Amino acid sequence: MAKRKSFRSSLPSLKPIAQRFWPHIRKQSRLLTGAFFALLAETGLRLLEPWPLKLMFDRVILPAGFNIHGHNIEALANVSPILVLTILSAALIVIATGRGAAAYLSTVGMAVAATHVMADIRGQLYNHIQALSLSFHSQAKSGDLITRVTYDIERLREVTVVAALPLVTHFLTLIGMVGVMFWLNWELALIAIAILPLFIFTTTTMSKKIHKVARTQRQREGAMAASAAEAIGAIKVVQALSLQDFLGQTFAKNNRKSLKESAETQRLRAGQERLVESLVVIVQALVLWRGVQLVLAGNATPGDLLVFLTYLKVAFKPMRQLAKYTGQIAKAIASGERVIALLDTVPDVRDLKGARSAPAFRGDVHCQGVTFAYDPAKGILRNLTFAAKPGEQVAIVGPSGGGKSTLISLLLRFYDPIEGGVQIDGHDLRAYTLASLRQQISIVLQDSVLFATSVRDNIAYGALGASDAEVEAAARLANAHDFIMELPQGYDTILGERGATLSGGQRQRVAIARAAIRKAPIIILDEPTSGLDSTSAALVSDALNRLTQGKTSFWISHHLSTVQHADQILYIEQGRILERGTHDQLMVEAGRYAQMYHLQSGRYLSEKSYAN
Ligand SMILES: Nc1ncnc2c1ncn2[C@@H]1O[C@H](COP(=O)(O)OP(=O)(O)OP(=O)(O)O)[C@@H](O)[C@H]1O
Repeated sequence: MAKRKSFRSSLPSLKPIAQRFWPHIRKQSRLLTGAFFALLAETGLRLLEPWPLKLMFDRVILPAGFNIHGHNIEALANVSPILVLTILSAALIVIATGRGAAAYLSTVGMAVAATHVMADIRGQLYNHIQALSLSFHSQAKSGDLITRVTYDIERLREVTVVAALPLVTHFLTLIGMVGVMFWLNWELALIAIAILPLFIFTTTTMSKKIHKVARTQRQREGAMAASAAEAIGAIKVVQALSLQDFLGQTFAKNNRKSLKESAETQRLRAGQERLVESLVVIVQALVLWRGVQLVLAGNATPGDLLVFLTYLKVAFKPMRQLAKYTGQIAKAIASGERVIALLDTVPDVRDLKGARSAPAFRGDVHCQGVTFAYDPAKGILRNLTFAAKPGEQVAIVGPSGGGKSTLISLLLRFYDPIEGGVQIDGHDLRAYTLASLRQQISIVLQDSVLFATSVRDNIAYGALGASDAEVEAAARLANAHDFIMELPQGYDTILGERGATLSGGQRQRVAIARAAIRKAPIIILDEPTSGLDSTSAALVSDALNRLTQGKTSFWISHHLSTVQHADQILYIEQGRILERGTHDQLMVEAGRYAQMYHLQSGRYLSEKSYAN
C-alpha cells in the first residue's frame, strides 16, 4: 500500500493546484471547452495523417495481385489508380491543414484562458498580501512576496500552454494510436505497447527527482530575490557600511547553487530523453522484425506496417520530451505551491464575523487591562489601562523598548491584545470593520513613507478622491504649501522612491498634510519630530499642533519638552504605565518622568552652552 502511494506521489500532479484555482478556471469554461474540442479534432486528424500514405502503398504502388488479408477500403477498388492518388494527395493536404488549424485554435484558446485565470489569481494574491497582518509582514521578505506575485504566477500561466497542453495532446494521441494499432493488428500492437510500463516507470522516477530539485531551486530563487530586494532597498546603509562585497558573496553563493540545481534538472532531462530514444528504436526494430514476417505471410499489408512505424514515431517521439514537460510542470507545481501557501495564510487580524462599519467617532478612547506579546514567551504590554476623552492630547513617553509603538499598533488594530481590549466611544475595536476603523485614524510616523508619485497624490492618498482645493488647504495647515510651490512642478512634482527627493522635514510636512486631509477624529504621532534640526522641528511641531487641534491625539515622544503641554502624559516602562498625569503633576511626583526630564534638560542646556 505504502509502495503504491509513493508511486502515485511521484507523478507530478497539477490536480491540487487546479482544484484550488477551480473557481477562477470555471469562469473560462466556454473558452476551455472550445480549446478542448479543437484539441480532440487535432488528435483525430493526427491519427488520420499516415492513412493517405498507407492507401497509396496498398492501392496504388503495390501490384494488384498482392495477397492481402489486411484492411483495405473496398470503395476504392474500382477507381482508377491515378484518381485515387490525386484524392489521397489532396487528403494529405486537407488533413495537415485541418490539424494545423485545430492546433492553432486549441493553443490560442488555452493561452487566452490561462492569461485570464492567472490575472484573476494574481489580483487575488495581491489583495491578499495587502490584507495580511503586520505579524506576517514583519517576518516575510518583500522580495520573496514580489516573486510570488510576478514570477510564480507567470510560471503557472506559461506551463498551461507550453507543457500541460502538449502533454494532454500527446496523451490523447497515444491512446488513439494504441486503439488504431490494435484494430489493425493486435500482435504488432502488443509488441508496440510492451514499452509502455518501462516508459511509465522511467518517467515517474525521473519526474520525482526533477520535482525535488525544482522545488529547492524555486525556494532558493525566492530567497535570492528577497536578499536582492533587501540590499537594493537599503542601498544607502549597504554602501555606508561597505557591505557590497559581503552581500555580493552571499548572493553569488546562492546564485551558484541555483545554477547547479538548474544544471541538474537539465542533466536529468537529457538522460530521460536518451533513454526514451533507445526504447523507441528497440520497439521499432521489434515491430519491423515481426511486421515484415506478417506482411510476407499475407496477414498484414505494407501500408499497415507503415502506419505502425509512423504511429510509433509520432506517439513516442514527444515522449522523449516528456521529461522536459514534466520538468516544466514540476517547476510550475513548485510555483503553484508557493502561491497557494501564501493564499492560505490567514491574517491574524481581520474583520470578525458580524463586524460592522464604524459610525463617526467622537474620539473617546479607552484601553482596559490590555496585555500583549509578539511572542508568547516574552510579554510586551502588561495590563495597561487608561482613557482619553474626545479632543484630549495624550503623550506616551518612556525609555526605548518600553512598548510605546506597540501600544499604538493596538489602537490601529495592527495586532489584537491577548487580554483586555481597546474601546472607542464605548465599543470594542473588534466590533468594527478594519477599513472603517482605520479610516478614522490619522498617523504621522518618525520616518514617513511617501510614494513615488506627485506631491498632490501623496497628500490625496489620505482621503482618496479629495479635491485640489482640499489638498492645498491640508498642505497649508501642514506648513508645506510654500515649499511645495517652490518645487519644479509644484504639486505635480513627482517624488523619488519613498520620497527620497525631499528633506526629512519636508517629508514630514507632506505626511502631516496627508494626515490632515483625512479629517480623522483620532490622530497618532509616533516621534514625528525626531531626527529633524531645530528649525524643521519647529515648523513640523507648529503644523502638528494645528493638526491635533480638537482631535484625540496620541503623541509618542522621546523629547519630553515637545509634549509637556499634553493633557495627560503616560510614562511607560517595560510594558507598564508607571506614572501618569500632567507635566506639572509628574514633576511634583519627582519620579521616573521628572528624572528623565531633568536629564534631558540638563543635556539640552549643556549642548546649548557648548554650541555657544
Ligand atoms: N514585530 C515585532 N516582533 C517582535 N517583537 C517586537 C516587534 N516590534 C517590537 N518588538 C519588541 O517589542 C518591544 C517593544 O517595542 P516598541 O517598539 O513597542 O517599543 P518603543 O517603546 O516604541 O521603543 P522605541 O522608543 O525605541 O521606539 C521591544 O522589545 C521590541 O524588541
